[in-house]
Amino acid sequence: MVLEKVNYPEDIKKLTEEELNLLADEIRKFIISVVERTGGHLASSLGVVELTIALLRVFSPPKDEIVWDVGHQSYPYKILTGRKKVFHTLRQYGGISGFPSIKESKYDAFGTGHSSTSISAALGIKIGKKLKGEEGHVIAVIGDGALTAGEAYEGLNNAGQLGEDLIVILNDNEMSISKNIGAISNYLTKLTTGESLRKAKERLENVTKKLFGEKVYKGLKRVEDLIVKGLFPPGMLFEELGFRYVGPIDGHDIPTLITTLNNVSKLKGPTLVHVLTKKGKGYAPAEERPDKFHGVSPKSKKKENLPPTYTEVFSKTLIEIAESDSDVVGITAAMPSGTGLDRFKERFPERYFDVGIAEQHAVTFAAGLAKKGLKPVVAIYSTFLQRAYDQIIHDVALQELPVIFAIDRAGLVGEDGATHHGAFDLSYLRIIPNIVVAAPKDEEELRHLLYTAIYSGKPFAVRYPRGRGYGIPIREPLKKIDIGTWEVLREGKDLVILATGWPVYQALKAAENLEKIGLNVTVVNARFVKPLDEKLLNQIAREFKLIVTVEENVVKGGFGSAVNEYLASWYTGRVFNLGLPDKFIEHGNQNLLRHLVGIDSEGIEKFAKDILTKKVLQK
Ligand SMILES: Cc1ncc(C[n+]2csc(CCOP(=O)(O)OP(=O)(O)O)c2C)c(N)n1
Ligand SMILES: CC(=O)[C@@H](O)[C@H](O)COP(=O)(O)O
Ligand SMILES: [Mg+2]
Repeated sequence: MVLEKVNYPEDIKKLTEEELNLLADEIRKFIISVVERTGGHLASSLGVVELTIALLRVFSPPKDEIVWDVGHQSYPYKILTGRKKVFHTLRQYGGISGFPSIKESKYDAFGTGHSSTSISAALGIKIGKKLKGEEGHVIAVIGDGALTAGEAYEGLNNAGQLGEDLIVILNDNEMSISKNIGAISNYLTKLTTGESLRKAKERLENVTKKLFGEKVYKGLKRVEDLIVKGLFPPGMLFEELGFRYVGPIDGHDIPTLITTLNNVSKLKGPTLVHVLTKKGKGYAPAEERPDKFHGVSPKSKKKENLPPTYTEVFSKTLIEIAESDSDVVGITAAMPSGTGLDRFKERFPERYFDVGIAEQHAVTFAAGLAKKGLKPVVAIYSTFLQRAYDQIIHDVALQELPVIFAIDRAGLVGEDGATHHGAFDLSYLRIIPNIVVAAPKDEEELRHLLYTAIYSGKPFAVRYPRGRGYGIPIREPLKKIDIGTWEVLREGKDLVILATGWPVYQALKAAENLEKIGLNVTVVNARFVKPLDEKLLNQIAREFKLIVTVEENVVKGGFGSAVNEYLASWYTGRVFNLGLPDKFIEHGNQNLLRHLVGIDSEGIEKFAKDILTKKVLQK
């Protein structure tokens, strides 16, 4: 077993070429055996085994720094950089992460999990090494899917301009999670099939024959090759961005990879190496279905009659609504299967848009659709929506365009960990004026909230958790829920729990147990985080001394903060908050605007005086 004698990159440098190939097979088998038990990202990691071996043969982390884009494909790298013995703890609580993490290992140059950050980070590390006088190469490994995101171009653009010795390896397997999409993907395919060159040569041949006849044409053959290669150099896009383009090369041929990387390591300036790989390589089921084997759950015996996932309920409900409303359109940022929009695409291909890993574009694209009277539903993970924050504010809420955000994976997602938990959306959304923010207590209420959202005519976010619902029978026809109304689920005089989203049923269960020891608790389904149900909240504040809020979101700025803000001023009478109101402030003289919102000296003085002279009545 070659893997037995390999723990660190330096061990790889001692192996023979034959041992390198044996090592690749052993790593594949090891990854499959562990991921079967732990779950994880299988196909992407299988696709970069040879590339990882070649990288560690040529380069020497941590002196040379390798930044993996997304990082879901870093399992071979982790195994070969000191984590072989703990790899079996992959994604388990207390075990190693499924993504690179600077806290986990000195070999992990940069933490990733969200896509398309590698070039920016690698360039920053490169410039940082230069300014600190540190030696060492910096390499970004980015996939063709990740190359559909804007940040990748921001990095390429700046790197091309700075001209530093940066190596970008484009791992092109023609797959994102699903088949890769977009003009960039088509361009890469042309590069790998030489289509652009072939077409250019055909055009030139025809012109030459017509103009000079067959005889002269033959004489020009040699010149033609030079001209065509000159006019249409492969990788022109990258060359124009200041990168030397190398490739495409076979990403599973270890000797070629090593030779190429060795040569590239001696080149000056930014270089992009285009590597062709097969996602799922070496494991037939994953090669057949790289989309299905992108992320796999731990192998377990199939259970029957499980409740549907929130994703499935969302998908079915959207289709049900779209059946009778041709204005409903679905948008995903490269996550058709994860969001359930793949089923919507099957039913309404002309109303389905996969924009690639481009969340910012997805949101503003949806705003444009809404401007034209469509009902766009952006289906997106909470954590990835973070990338489009300005677009939500600037393009959707400020213009009050009725874009619907179907926010999946809201709350704790489990094994994907900190980079993927939907921990912040209640906080980052509720502070935006003009937007409604809702969270269903179960899958049945998700249906009605989605329906309410689509017909609200407002910017509206409905957030729901990863995983299965409670198996609530879905019988009721779709109905609108009055926006800003909560639901009292049980009454008790001792304390009130205001719960939103997944914790609602947990609060009910807790209340039932508390009743057994004589404590009576009211439980409220606070399904709207914005706007709050102020009528009910006033009543609760009058009738209860003790209020507990619970949410699957950070408390800071979340639902609980909203309740605190509302109650603090009027019911504790201790803290009063002056600041910008919950609306967009129009243009005007800066100091006039400050006066109008009451944060200048006059405003502060008046408010303080009113409080002190009890002019401001507590509700
Ligand atoms: C900002 C962001 N959006 C979406 C995702 C979800 N995601 C994870 S991997 C992936 C596809 C990446 O494709 P590629 O870069 O080609 O890597 P491959 O899996 O093909 O190796 C996507 C969309 C993400 N991690 N980050
Ligand atoms: C690596 C990545 O970002 C995605 O593959 C993500 O892990 C998918 O999450 P779900 O498994 O919740 O769909
Ligand atoms: Mg890919």
